[in-house]
Amino acid sequence: MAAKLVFSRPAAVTVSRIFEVGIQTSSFSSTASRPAILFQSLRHILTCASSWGCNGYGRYHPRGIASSPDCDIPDAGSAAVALDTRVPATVITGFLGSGKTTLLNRILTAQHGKRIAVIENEFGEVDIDGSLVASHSSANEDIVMVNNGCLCCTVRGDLVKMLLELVKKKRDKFDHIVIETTGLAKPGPVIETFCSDELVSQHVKLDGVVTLVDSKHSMQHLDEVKPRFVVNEAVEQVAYADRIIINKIDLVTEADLERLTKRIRHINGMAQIMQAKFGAVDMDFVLGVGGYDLERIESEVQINNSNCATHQHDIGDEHSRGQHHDHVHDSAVNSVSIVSEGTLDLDEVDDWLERLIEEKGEDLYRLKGVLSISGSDERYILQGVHSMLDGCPGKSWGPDEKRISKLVFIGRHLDETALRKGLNGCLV
Ligand SMILES: Nc1nc2c(ncn2[C@@H]2O[C@H](COP(=O)(O)OP(=O)(O)OP(=O)(O)O)[C@@H](O)[C@H]2O)c(=O)[nH]1
Repeated sequence: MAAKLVFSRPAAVTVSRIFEVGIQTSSFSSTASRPAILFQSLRHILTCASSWGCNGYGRYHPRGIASSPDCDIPDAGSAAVALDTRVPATVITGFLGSGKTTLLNRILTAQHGKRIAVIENEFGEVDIDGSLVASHSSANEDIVMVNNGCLCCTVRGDLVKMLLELVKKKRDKFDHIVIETTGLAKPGPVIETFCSDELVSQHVKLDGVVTLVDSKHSMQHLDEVKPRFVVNEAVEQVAYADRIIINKIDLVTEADLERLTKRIRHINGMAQIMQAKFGAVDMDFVLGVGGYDLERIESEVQINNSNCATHQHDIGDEHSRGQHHDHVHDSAVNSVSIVSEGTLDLDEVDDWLERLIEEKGEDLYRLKGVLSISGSDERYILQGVHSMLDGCPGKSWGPDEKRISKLVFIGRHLDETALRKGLNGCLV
């Protein structure tokens, strides 16, 4: 079943084994550079999206191009616009030993009715996890690909090739792609692959980032102080997550769990969290998450405001009043939620967001929000990853409904006061 392939690649990365799917990959592209700022003005999105519906990525344009009246997209009546046939992809991340492979094996053996293609990414020449998964994987249609090297740095070009090859040659053989990253991977560049690579975003949509957290050891990794300019991978993995599984709860006490949950919530106030032993969670929690679906943003923002036991940001709380409250732990990466009552001027919001992503795009990991725009009866739904923003009109406001804008940011060195001031400055 397995084909062996030898790649010419940097020293630490030598052999790749590919199961079932043979992909010829010979060159590697470095992904050190960030994509250019891709900003589409809200006014443009509002005008276009209302005529062709929310169907996700592939419509980021530099502001200049965005003023094109025909919106530079397929015509509103075409089936491609109405139906999103892209294959969903889940990224599993988490620190070394946190339980990623254990979860992956559950996904491959559970009865969820989905045929799964797996892209696995490990360091080192001997691919232990790959063999594990292969032996567990009973269904013939499971496709397992293994690639040595770190997806987040040297081989993002390979990820693009693998994804495209999969959809080109095997699209009818699977319903969902799962990518297991190495424990030391930074998820940011992997996520950006789905948003910024035009071909990938045409065929594959990021369903969600699932982060495994080892209850026993993760606190020490999260608290580890890194040298300047060195990223703490454990923190990043939590920050980018749509779903967080606090795993190995059999190894810790309730008090440990509570402390860890608070710490995680401080970093990421958006993600849904679940505790587990040996990655045993409901498959709905990890597959079909729709973490980047604009249609789900509003409920996500609300779910997380109401579910957040340790870091509430409801309207009228200390954050919205601009006061400080006890944070569990000081960290460069954290979540900030801001709410603002009233309606916002579209052009002001446009300018503010454009400035924000120009200045802070690198540090802005995730952004989700619901905005109340002056002159519009509909909510405006927004989401972003670094300098890429996506948005569309949402549900209409009720006649007596209070118009409240709500934005949640996750990022490094976020200035909560400045963010609040920025949003409030857009009020009419
Ligand atoms: N006690 C306990 N052990 C667990 C649990 N989940 C996983 N393990 C064990 O932890 C070890 C590491 O699990 P893996 O699933 O390989 O973790 P991983 O994140 O894929 O590890 P790396 O690939 O090294 O990053 C294995 O021995 C698992 O059986 C759990 O909930 N409780």
